[in-house]
Amino acid sequence: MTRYISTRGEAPVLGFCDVMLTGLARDGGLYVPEVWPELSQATIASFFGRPYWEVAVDVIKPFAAGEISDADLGRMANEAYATFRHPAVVPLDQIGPNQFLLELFHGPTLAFKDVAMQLISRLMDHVLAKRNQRTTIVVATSGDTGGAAVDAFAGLDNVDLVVLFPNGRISDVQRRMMTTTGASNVHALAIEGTFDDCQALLKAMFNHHGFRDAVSLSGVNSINWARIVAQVVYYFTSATALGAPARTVDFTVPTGNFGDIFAGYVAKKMGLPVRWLRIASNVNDILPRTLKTGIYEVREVHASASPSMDIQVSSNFERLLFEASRRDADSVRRLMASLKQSGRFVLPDAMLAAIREEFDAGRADETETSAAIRAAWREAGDLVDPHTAVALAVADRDASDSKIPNIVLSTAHPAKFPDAVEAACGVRPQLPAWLDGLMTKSEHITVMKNDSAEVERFVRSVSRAAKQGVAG
Ligand SMILES: Cc1ncc(COP(=O)(O)O)c(C=O)c1O
Ligand SMILES: N[C@@H](CCOP(=O)(O)O)C(=O)O
Repeated sequence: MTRYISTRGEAPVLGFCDVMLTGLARDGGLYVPEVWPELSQATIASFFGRPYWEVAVDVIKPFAAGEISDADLGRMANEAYATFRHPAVVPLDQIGPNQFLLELFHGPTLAFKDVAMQLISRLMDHVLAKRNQRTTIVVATSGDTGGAAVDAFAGLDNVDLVVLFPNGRISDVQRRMMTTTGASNVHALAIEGTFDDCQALLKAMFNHHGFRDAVSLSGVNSINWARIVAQVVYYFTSATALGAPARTVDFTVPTGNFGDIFAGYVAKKMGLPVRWLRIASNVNDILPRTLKTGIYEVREVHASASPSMDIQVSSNFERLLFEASRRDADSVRRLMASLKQSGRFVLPDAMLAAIREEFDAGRADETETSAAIRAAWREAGDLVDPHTAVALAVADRDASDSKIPNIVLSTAHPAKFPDAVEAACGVRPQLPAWLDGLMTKSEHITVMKNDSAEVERFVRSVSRAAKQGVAG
């Protein structure tokens, strides 16, 4: 059985199912496997040409071994990826010499979050049913995680879902995906604040142990290890499509909370030959600044055309800090305490050097993002969303003459951000026909102040686990 430890070293060691239901560790840290499982080169080579769900089973099973049977995992992965509207699930397109676009947006809510969420809703439901337990999931979203969670968890009897999003800072399509479901177990809260405020509210709930236990709190943001592990799979499928493990690849990843690119790092730890993991940020560029200066410093969040990446506090960076410090939980605790106290920390030289060995980083401002949308349309007839455009702009500047294939992650469908796409290239992307009616359905939203006590009261009031007195 794979055991999981917290990046802060002071939480109970848990197995996969408990980690998945727990979300944030009780010491405020994030769970990682005690040992990184490795796949042999032959196993990696065998992924070429196989159905996506089968590869998902082979990549995920070392993390869940002894807790979820291969047969159950296979059934759930098969069902999860049958919800995708493309036969390849995550198709890979060539867009230039050595440049490839990995389309991760063919799931029910048109963003890469569906890849993990469709699977973990099934995994969580399976474990909760076996244990005869209920849970209350609270999600903080800058737009896409929330919609994916609503689609994946709506109607589940063992789950109540509360989604916190920053009021007025997401696209209409994103908001409607969270507010129009009609499911009685789904509750959308528009918080007067930024995504970072929503994420801080969520972490405060996890760190309030009395509350956490009373509502049996879970989270499905990328603080949840199960989210990361499900995202590792497409790094393997895309790289093997281009000749890995015999061939090394680079990835350029539009980055906010650092979950998606951390999944690429995990793939590398498991044996996938990856040279650069390239972080692409919008104007909220805390990560490129950190890689350049060694100082992680939170600044004011700016609203951009790629709102899902309007993030300053990148939760999963903590997992990388743990690795870069050679798994020294004391160092991680010190850095996190400094962040809490002063909004910044300074990376020790050895940690910065370790990070720079694996990661490169670039930023694209609003003009560059818009130019990348225009160029994709004019030069190739492709409509791309603004998050993908941030990565394309960074790749164009930093990876265009690469001798190694560079895979750019395309994380959302352009129709989720029609205003930004139309403003950039003059063409308004249309929602797929199966989402007809989304823009006219009635919405259910509760607007709320950025106030921990008020949000906790709301969550408690809708939590069936709390009403039944089920301890988490
Ligand atoms: C469309 C889109 N692209 C990129 C990102 C960044 O991903 P991550 O937060 O995993 O870095 C997000 C959300 O975070 C997103 O919704
Ligand atoms: N961009 C995200 C922010 C939350 O990220 P997560 O991967 O930690 O869930 C969103 O769309 O909500």
